[in-house]
Order: sequence, then structure tokens, then C-alpha cells
Amino acid sequence: MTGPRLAPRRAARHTRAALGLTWRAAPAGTTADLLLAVLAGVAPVLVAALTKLVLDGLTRGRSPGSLALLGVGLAVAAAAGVLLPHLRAYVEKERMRAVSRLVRRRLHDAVLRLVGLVRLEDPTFQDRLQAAQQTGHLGPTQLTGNALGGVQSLIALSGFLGVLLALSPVIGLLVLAAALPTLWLQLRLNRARAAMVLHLEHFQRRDLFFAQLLVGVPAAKEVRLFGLGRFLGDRMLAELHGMHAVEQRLDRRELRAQSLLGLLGAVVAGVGVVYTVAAAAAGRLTPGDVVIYLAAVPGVQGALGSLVGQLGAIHRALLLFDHYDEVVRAERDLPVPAVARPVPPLRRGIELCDVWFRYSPRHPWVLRGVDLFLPAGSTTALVGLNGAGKSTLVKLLCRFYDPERGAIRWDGVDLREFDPAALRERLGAVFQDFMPYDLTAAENIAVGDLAARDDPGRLRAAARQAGVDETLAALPRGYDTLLTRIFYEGPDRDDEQAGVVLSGGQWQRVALARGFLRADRDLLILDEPSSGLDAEAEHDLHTRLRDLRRGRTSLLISHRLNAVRDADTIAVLADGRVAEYGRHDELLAAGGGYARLFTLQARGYREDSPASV
Ligand SMILES: Nc1ncnc2c1ncn2[C@@H]1O[C@H](COP(=O)(O)OP(=O)(O)OP(=O)(O)O)[C@@H](O)[C@H]1O
Repeated sequence: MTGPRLAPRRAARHTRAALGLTWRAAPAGTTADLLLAVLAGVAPVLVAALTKLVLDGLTRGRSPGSLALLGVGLAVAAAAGVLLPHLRAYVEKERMRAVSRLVRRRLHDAVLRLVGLVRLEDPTFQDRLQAAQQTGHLGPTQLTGNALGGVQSLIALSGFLGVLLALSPVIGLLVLAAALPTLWLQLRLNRARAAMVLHLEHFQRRDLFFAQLLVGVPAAKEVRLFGLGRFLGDRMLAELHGMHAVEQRLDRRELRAQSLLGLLGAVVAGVGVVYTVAAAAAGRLTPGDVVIYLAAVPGVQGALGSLVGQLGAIHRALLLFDHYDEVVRAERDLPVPAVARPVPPLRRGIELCDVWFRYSPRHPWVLRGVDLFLPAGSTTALVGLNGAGKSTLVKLLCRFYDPERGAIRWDGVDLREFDPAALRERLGAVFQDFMPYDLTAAENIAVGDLAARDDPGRLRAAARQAGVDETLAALPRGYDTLLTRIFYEGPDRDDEQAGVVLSGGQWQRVALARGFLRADRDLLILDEPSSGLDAEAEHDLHTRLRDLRRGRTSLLISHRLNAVRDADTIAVLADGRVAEYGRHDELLAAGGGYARLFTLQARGYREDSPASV
């Protein structure tokens, strides 16, 4: 694994951005850390220098007063040397927390800027996003931490190197030269480590996926009933093995290289020791010189090693920062006009003109020239077989994607001319794959319109319309009951009643209540709103929806053709196009696909003929 390279200009940009982030997140902590780093760099050199002075003072008979002063200085410098790393570690952790909050917020803002779904469904982008989430804060923190550590090492290095060069320029230069291969190797290893992060991300995401299936509630029933435990566990372990194999290869490479370099350092140090002791024996050096020499060789090697490590870590931090940078700089996935047109209230209707769509060039066409008009103030029903593209059409209406060819027009204006957020403000929707949130019942309805969050009256009215008010009011804590058994809130840890699990149909009604909160919007989209409801509830719901839809623009999708028969118009989607269009009785009379499906379903309800669908 050779690893990615970072062009100098890009590295410089990342450095500025990462340092800027750190400064904005923790200005006081960063200043304090800089001061501490300088002190921490000076302390060991001071200890060595004072030790030499004390020793030489002792052998040369300096006054007890000045020796005592040197002793106090030595004690203070040594104490500082012990305390400063702990202080720095604390300041660094504080800074890391502040940076990670800021980075998380910026990543979150960047993801929210992706107004569509295209990029979120791209596995490569997901890998980057996960890597950015996990390591985004490490870039700035490590960069700053190592830069400050570098300052500390540089001060210590200059001090010790000055001493060494003064005593023996040859040994000084030898020690310095021995560090060069370490620097080169460290940079190579760092590149490989950074490449590994992205490489591992894919393994990690899949590992997490299998682990969650194994321990999570959503898949628990199927895992147990179908006996999937061993199968999923093996898949999870295979991912883990893959991940560990990659890590192990790099660790072994690192072990070989570090051992060789360690040996080289020891040989250089050994030569230095022999030389100094011989020189002292010959009277060319004092005992103090020997002591400072013995401190300086490991001091230089240690400081050089740290410096090299810090440079490497800075390099790695910059490479890691690349993931964060890519995500926060990601272009919008859908074009948003610089000056968007305001979205007017719908007067005439929404027109799909020759709409072609596929999820990506690698995917087949889903829609192949759909022409459809959704007149304002009336209900259009959309029916079709599984996979016909009904939900896809809904996603295009919400502008989660743009058509590849053709256009969707809102009172004649192409949806692409609007700000997607402004467009969505005018839409209400109940999705087929709605989201059950692990939040309270009230919050689960309020997500439909957060403005209603503090308005229990509106929430209850919506729940009443969806036929779920009584159920929610009867929960242990009424609307404040958590609709989950996975989380608890603070004091609820031991309360068995803290969270509840709703039935599928009850959840469906909660999702409907969200939709009812937005019932006053210009277009109401109902994608299979009654799936999961019992027959009585379904009948009741469709009666309510009929009343609600009256005079409003709505798009109703349902496989239960009895529920769509009274829509103002019905469009049948087949082979990526609108194959049939008209009122229920017109379509029945035409004797096409709709008539066939309706007859099949109707037969299913008659006792004398068994259902075939
Ligand atoms: N995010 C996606 N990426 C790639 N293909 C997708 C995606 N979503 C749906 N598809 C494909 O698009 C086609 C149409 O799916 P869609 O969900 O629109 O059908 P539908 O008519 O709503 O079906 P159903 O009645 O089963 O709900 C299917 O072949 C499906 O596999």
C-alpha cells in the first residue's frame, strides 16, 4: 500500500484550514498550549545544563550558597519537566473536544447542503463521509497538537544539539544523520496509514451493518426465526478479518522498520558514549561534560524522534483532513439557482413533460417519457405494478432527484428554478417507507411540522384525524411516552413503563398524523397511506382522506384499487410511461390493465371465487 499523496498547495490549504478551525474552536486553549510547549521544550535542556553546572561546581569547589541555588533551579526545572506533559495532555483533550464539536457541526451543515439523495446513495461518498465523521476532528487536533509538540521538540533539539556540537561536532552530526532515514520512513508509513483509513472504512461500515443486525431489535425476529445468527456472525467476522489483515500488514512493516532504526540509533549512541568516556579519562572533558553528554545524546535522539514522529503525524493529519475537506467542499448534488424564484401557491397544476429518469447511468431507466398532469384542486391516483416507478415519481416531485430528460413544471415553472427547501415547504407527504423515530409520541408527530412541536392542540388534532389519538393518550406517559424500547431518558433508567413499542398499523397512523399536520400544503402526497391498517381502519381512513382531499391537490398511490376508485383521475404507470389515464369507470370500460387488476382484486373479495392476487 503506497498511499495517497498530497500536493503541496493542497497541503498548505489544509494546514491553514485546520489551524483556523482549531483557533476558532479553542483560542484560549491553543494559546496556553503554545506557552506550555515552549516551557516543556526548555525544561529538559535546563535540567541537563543545571546538572552539569552542579557537578562541575562540586568538583571545582563552588560556594555552598550558589550550589544550593543551582540545586533549587534544578529541582524546579525537573518538576516542570514532570508536570508540563500532564498539563499539555489536559489542554489538548479540551481542545480536541471543542474541535470535534465544531467539525461535527460543519460536517452536518455540509450534509444538509446536499438537498437531494444522489450523493448520499453513492457508496464512495458514504465511505468518505464516515471517514470524515470519525477522523475529521483528528486532522485539526493532531495538526495543532503535533505542531506545538514540534515547537517543544525543536527547542529541546536545538538545546541538546548545541551542547553536542560544542563537545564533538562529529558525534553531533552523526546523531543528526542517523535521524534522516527515520524521517523518510515515517513519511512513507504515514501515507500508508492514511490510505488505510479509507480502505478500512468500507470494511468498517459493513462490519457495523452486520453487528447491528446481530444485536439490534429491527432484525431480531428474522435473525432468530430464520436462524441467521451464524450466517451473519460469519459475515461480520469476515469483514473484521479483512480489516485486521490490512492493519497487520502495515503493523509488521512498521515493526521491521522501527526495529532497524532503533538499532541504528543505539549504535550511534554507543559510539558517542565510548568516545566521551575515553575523552574524560584523557582529561579533555570534565565529569560534568560526560553527564551532559550522556543526557544530550538520548535528548537529541528523543527530540529528533519526536520531531520526525510529529512531522509524520502532521502529514497523516493533513491526509485525514482531506476526507473532511472533500465532504465540506462537496458541490451541491442538485443545481440550486443563485436567485431562486419564489414558489407561488399552486393555481393550475403540476405537469410532468416527457420525464425520463434512472438512478444513475449504471442503472436502468425507471421512467421513460412520463407525461402527466396533476390538476390543482383535484386528486390524481397513481397505480401500477411493483417496481413500476410510482415512488420514484414521488421522489422527483419532491425534487430529491432531477429528471435526466424532460421537466416537471409547477404552474408552468420548472421545479429546477425553485429553491428545493421552498418547494418542499409547499408539500405534504406520507411516504411508503416512513421513518419511525426513537422519540416521544408527540415528537414523532411533530417531525411532520416542527412549528407544531409546542402546540399539543395541533398534534392531538392531527393524531385524531389519523385515528391514533386514543392510543397515544392511553400510553403510560401519554404523548410524552418514548416510542422505543432502545433508549431511555435520564431518570427513566429503571422504569419499565418508560418506552413502548407500537404495532405496525399504529405506526402507520402516526406517520399519517405527520401528513395531516401538513394537510394545508399545496400538494399532498400519500404513498400507500393505508398499508398495514385493518379493514375497518382503512375504510375509515379513506373516508377521512376523501374529505380532506376535497378541493385540494393530492397524489394518491395505492395498490388497493378500491381506495383509488373515487379519485378524480387515475394514471396507470407501466413500462416507465403512463399507459392508461382517466376516471375509474372510463378505465374499467376501456378493459385495459387497470380493469384487469381491479377485476382480480374484486374477485378476491367475493366468497365464491378464490382470490388470485
Ligand atoms: N435508490 C435507488 N437506487 C437505484 N434503484 C432504485 C432506487 N429506488 C428504487 N429503485 C429502482 O427503481 C424501480 C422503481 O422503484 P419504485 O420504488 O419507484 O417502484 P414502485 O412503483 O413504487 O414499486 P412498489 O409498488 O413496489 O412500491 C425499481 O426497479 C427499483 O429497484
